Amino acid sequence: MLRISGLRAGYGGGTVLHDVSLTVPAGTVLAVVGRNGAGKTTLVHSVAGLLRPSAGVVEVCETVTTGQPAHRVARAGVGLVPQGRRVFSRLTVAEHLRLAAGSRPRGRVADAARWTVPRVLELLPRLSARLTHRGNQLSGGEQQMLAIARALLIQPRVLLLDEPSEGLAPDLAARVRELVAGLAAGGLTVLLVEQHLPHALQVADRLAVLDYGRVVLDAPAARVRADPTPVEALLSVATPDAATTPSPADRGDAPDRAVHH
Ligand SMILES: Nc1ncnc2c1ncn2[C@@H]1O[C@H](COP(=O)(O)OP(=O)(O)OP(=O)(O)O)[C@@H](O)[C@H]1O
Repeated sequence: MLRISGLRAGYGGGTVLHDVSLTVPAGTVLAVVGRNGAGKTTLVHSVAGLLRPSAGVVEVCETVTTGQPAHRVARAGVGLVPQGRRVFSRLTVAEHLRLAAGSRPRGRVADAARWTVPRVLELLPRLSARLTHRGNQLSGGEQQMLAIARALLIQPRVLLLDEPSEGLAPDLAARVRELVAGLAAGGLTVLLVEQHLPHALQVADRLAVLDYGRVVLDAPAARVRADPTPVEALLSVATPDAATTPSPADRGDAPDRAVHH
């Protein structure tokens, strides 16, 4: 399980996340949605240890990881599938997998439950045919599968995925959502950042909306599926172009009103 309490984080003295509290029980998917710049990646980086929060607590299965560097957070069981995949262009698929498998923490995961390279390739068969290809020779979908494989090989208890469908063809994006749902069904705790509300709702057990760094809605996905209108209003889905997103001054206190509609 992942518990985030009162998290505050930002850059260079400026605050982006304000008092963010979210809980993700084991075996469930929390989808985090929000407009461009709402703070979704900042949240993921704060949990993953890539950004040091200025206040609050992050707990991974009862272990407090707040403020620890990324390698320690990974060792505590947090796998990250970063925005933009971040695979190494010069390394082959096999080299990526070997590196990730070599850095896996020992002793925490029972052998039967351990992610090994063969088990990961069974889950992601597309990668098997690409083992000798370098990162820059892979399609976007293959890079995404590799990023997921790499995260699984650190034996995560919590998996963070930052817009894994970004830039993928619809069938591949659907495959990624299927994978995420399957991993949660297998017991993983999943925090999924997703831009597209209908896609988030397909896979989420719970949905949180971030707006200007605050959680303005945190609800069971089933409830949002039954009436997505307030969340659509919060996300301004009719104006996907960031340039048309209203400024805080234009919006007044719209997020709170929208939540309670
Ligand atoms: N390294 C950084 N230094 C300074 N400000 C940053 C940095 N990274 C992000 N920000 C700012 O923090 C705010 C939140 O950005 P963040 O990337 O977390 O949003 P996001 O919700 O993930 O957006 P997107 O949907 O566009 O990925 C934005 O105003 C952004 O400009």
